[in-house]
Amino acid sequence: MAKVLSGAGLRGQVAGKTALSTVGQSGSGLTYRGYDVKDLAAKCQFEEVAYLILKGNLPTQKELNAYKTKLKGLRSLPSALKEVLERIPANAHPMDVLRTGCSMLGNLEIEADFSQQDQVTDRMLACFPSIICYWYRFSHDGLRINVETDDDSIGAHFLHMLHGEKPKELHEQVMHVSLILYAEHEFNASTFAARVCASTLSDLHSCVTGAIGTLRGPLHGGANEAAMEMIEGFTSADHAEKEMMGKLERKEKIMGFGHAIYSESDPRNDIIKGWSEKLAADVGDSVLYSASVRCEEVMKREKGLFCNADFFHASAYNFMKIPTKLFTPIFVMSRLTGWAGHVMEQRADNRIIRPSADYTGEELRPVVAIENR
Ligand SMILES: CC(=O)SCCNC(=O)CCNC(=O)[C@H](O)C(C)(C)COP(=O)(O)OP(=O)(O)OC[C@H]1O[C@@H](n2cnc3c(N)ncnc32)[C@H](O)[C@@H]1OP(=O)(O)O
Ligand SMILES: O=C([O-])CC(=O)C(=O)O
Repeated sequence: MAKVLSGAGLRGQVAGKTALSTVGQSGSGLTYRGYDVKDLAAKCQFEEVAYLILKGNLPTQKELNAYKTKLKGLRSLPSALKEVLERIPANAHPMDVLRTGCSMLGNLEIEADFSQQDQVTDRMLACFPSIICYWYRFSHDGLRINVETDDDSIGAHFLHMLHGEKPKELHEQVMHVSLILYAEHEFNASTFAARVCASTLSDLHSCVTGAIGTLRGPLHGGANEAAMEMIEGFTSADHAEKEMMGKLERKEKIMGFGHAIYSESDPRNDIIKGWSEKLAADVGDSVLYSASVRCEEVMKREKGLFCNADFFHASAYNFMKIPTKLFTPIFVMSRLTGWAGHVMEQRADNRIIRPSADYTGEELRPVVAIENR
């Protein structure tokens, strides 16, 4: 059953067309260009899905190899960008670092015209992990890392730079799945922000910079970090239940639950939950995963609410020793494909996005001279 969509927040209003994805059409489904996300997450690497979103079809092996080779060659950072990153303090939020990094890249490698949009997108896809990790390792460990690794995938490149060693196969596999699940989601807030920016015929870096800022909030991408901050305080499943009941009594919002469009479940949850369980077994966890499962049960029982994509991402990333504040930047590394795909769609059939507002202010009144106010 589809969710009843009406009310504030433009809910239920059709604001444009897309051939990129469908969300919640049967109450819980998600497709990218006609493929079920479950199918894609089970059978594909992230780079295949990025190719699908950006170019319209799944690549052949030869096309995938060429695409990966191209992306590998675009991992470096200009020295002016490194200098900027080195000036950002360790206590900055990595989403702000990425927003600045993207914006600075747009100054150094300008999208001069729309014919460059594919190249600009590939460059961002390849070097965003470098931006995050270069800043993180410099500000936290005092290291100027090499960002041009020979890792086969974007996920492995990221984990290698973050931890200073090549990731194990299981972790690379989880990164493929995670990046696939986060890649695209129709007219969510950050994508819509990107499309609004694109509709003014602005450049791709500006569209993505605005989208990063929009994804950052805890009601959107920031929920994976907020969920982690909550669950890391739980010492057992029973403790999680007690704390959750208290939060619900105090009418607190629980991050990582609920969705603007899905009514029954978020199809991405089962998939990442399964991988979180595997990772829990791999690291010998006996608390975080079971506490997370209890949170899910309590929310279903008490509020009829289900986990969205963000909730089990928290424990999964934690098991891979990814610092919590890097969770949402990983979302960016992936959603970049959706944002860019939407910017390209908007440009191909554009009219400036400019809705109207119901006026609720004062009636017309004269300006009183300043000495008489
Ligand atoms: C990848 C992503 O961006 S997924 C979303 C990530 N965001 C979060 O996890 C943040 C927590 N969740 C939320 O804030 C909301 O569920 C949103 C922002 C995702 C969707 O918002 P809406 O579409 O306005 O929610 P919806 O209309 O379904 O809310 C229905 C009721 O459930 C409540 N509710 C919804 N989600 C939650 C939650 N996580 N915790 C507690 N109550 C909730 C709402 O407050 C509302 O109650 P009300 O009618 O008394 O005001
Ligand atoms: O669609 C939404 O509103 C939020 C979401 O799940 C996403 O962007 O992945």
